[in-house]
Amino acid sequence: MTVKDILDAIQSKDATSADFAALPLPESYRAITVHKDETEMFAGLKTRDKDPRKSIHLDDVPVPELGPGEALVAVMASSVNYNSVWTSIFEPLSTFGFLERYGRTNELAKRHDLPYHIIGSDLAGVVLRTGPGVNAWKPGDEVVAHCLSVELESSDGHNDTMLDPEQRIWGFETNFGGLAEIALVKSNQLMPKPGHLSWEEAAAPGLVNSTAYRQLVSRNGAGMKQGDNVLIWGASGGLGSYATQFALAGGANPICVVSSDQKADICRSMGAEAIIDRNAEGYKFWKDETTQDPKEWKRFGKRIRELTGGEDIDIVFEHPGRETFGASVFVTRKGGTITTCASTSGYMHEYDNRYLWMSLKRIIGSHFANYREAWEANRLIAKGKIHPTLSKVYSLEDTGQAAYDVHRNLHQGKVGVLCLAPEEGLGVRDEELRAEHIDAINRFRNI
Ligand SMILES: C/C=C/C(=O)SCCNC(=O)CCNC(=O)[C@H](O)C(C)(C)COP(=O)(O)OP(=O)(O)OC[C@H]1O[C@@H](n2cnc3c(N)ncnc32)[C@H](O)[C@@H]1OP(=O)(O)O
Ligand SMILES: NC(=O)C1=CN([C@@H]2O[C@H](COP(=O)(O)OP(=O)(O)OC[C@H]3O[C@@H](n4cnc5c(N)ncnc54)[C@H](OP(=O)(O)O)[C@@H]3O)[C@@H](O)[C@H]2O)C=CC1
Repeated sequence: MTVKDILDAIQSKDATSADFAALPLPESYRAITVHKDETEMFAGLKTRDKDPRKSIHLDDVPVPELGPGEALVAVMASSVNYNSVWTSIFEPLSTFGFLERYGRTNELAKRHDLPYHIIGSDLAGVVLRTGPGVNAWKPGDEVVAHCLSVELESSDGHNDTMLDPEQRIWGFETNFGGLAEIALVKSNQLMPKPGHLSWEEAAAPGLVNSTAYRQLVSRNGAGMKQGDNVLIWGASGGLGSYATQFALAGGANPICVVSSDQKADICRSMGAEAIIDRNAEGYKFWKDETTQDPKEWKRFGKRIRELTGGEDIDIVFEHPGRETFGASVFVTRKGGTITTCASTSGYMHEYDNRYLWMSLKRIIGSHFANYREAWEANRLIAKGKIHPTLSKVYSLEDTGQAAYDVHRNLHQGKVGVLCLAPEEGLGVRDEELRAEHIDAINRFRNI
């Protein structure tokens, strides 16, 4: 038995759940990994020079044991998230520490503590096996998986599952991630695959769409409302391309920051009108490595006022971090909100606190999405209200290059990876809904 037999079953039109359940599991499968004995390979290099193509491997690995409440999924497609870039350059720390820590929690979790880390936090595919106690899903179900792994044994996470003390991001802080032919997830991560999308389109939004939903829309994040001026950094990138859609769909006014004409055009084609090309306008918020330039914050704020008819920002959708955070705090209006989920350019932020407290602004930390938020975000994709922003698709063999593109900011929107799917465009079940939204679905393709 090989993964080829699994693929044949998925592609045959008449395989039943019983057929999938009867398929023997293969002994091994191909997976994208980083290796524990290579975590020092980039020591001494600048972040920019750490090359994911050198650290990312395609290995044959054994199928992990299936535990209670879990599912093994045949992965048709996955996508590259920035967390896989972090893993592959071993910054800000090696993810093997997460696997070791998880492995110490209980006997079954020991499976995760291996000398290789199978990475990836998105998937679209087909359920192969479910563990004891799983009733909602069965072999043959077409699914996507969100990346929230929680134990929920502590009451801390019972109102908001992101607050579970054992909260982990699957494929980053756990092993057996989605950039592989088979993945292991907790069954509560599973959600129905949107029928109007191909495998690679369905695999693209998961992580970033859910994150943007919590950070911007949910009451746990900024709680955006109609008419809000929302400053979106990297508005055509992974997170930003969904934040821009949420702002537009929710009646807000996105002020999109991008770094090229091409990216400005993409934002315009999504329906945004207020766009700032940070490259063309040459903002330099830092005079040198340790000194910011408040005059540049002011110039940036003036430009925003030009675009909004004199208004300031209600919500900043932050993730670049150190480079932009001082400016983000400054341009926010009195009583406004800066919501942050990342620090791509550096996590030791500096801002002038007078502009925060005197103007009663708030900074909100946000991370992925709870179970319900991830479900709601997927529901919006399934209904064709929010669309995937897939630009380019790579083969599993070329995942290193895909991660390199994202690391070097050479990509647009989301970058997909075909795992078991032999080609793009497969897996569409609802042609009618697809036809209705085909332009929006293809907006980011091949640019
Ligand atoms: C969905 C996608 C998401 C993304 O892409 S996000 C971007 C990628 N992710 C990242 O860059 C984050 C990577 N993770 C990290 O950098 C680290 O993971 C953290 C900084 C988040 C946490 O670091 P750690 O060292 O794991 O934290 P500790 O183990 O919780 O704390 C260290 C020690 O400090 C003690 N401590 C914690 N809080 C307190 C407190 N309030 N008062 C006193 N001590 C405290 C702990 O107990 C522990 O101690 P003891 O070392 O002895 O075990
Ligand atoms: N906590 C969480 O749950 C999550 C955190 N993240 C984190 O968020 C960050 C962004 O992820 P994602 O959107 O997928 O990544 P992408 O690289 O796809 O997009 C980020 C965009 O930000 C812009 N950008 C990058 N650096 C800077 C800078 N120095 N100044 C201003 N703009 C910048 C770029 O757009 P342009 O060049 O056009 O301006 C880039 O396209 C990563 O660090 C990631 O790890 C992501 C998802 C979830």
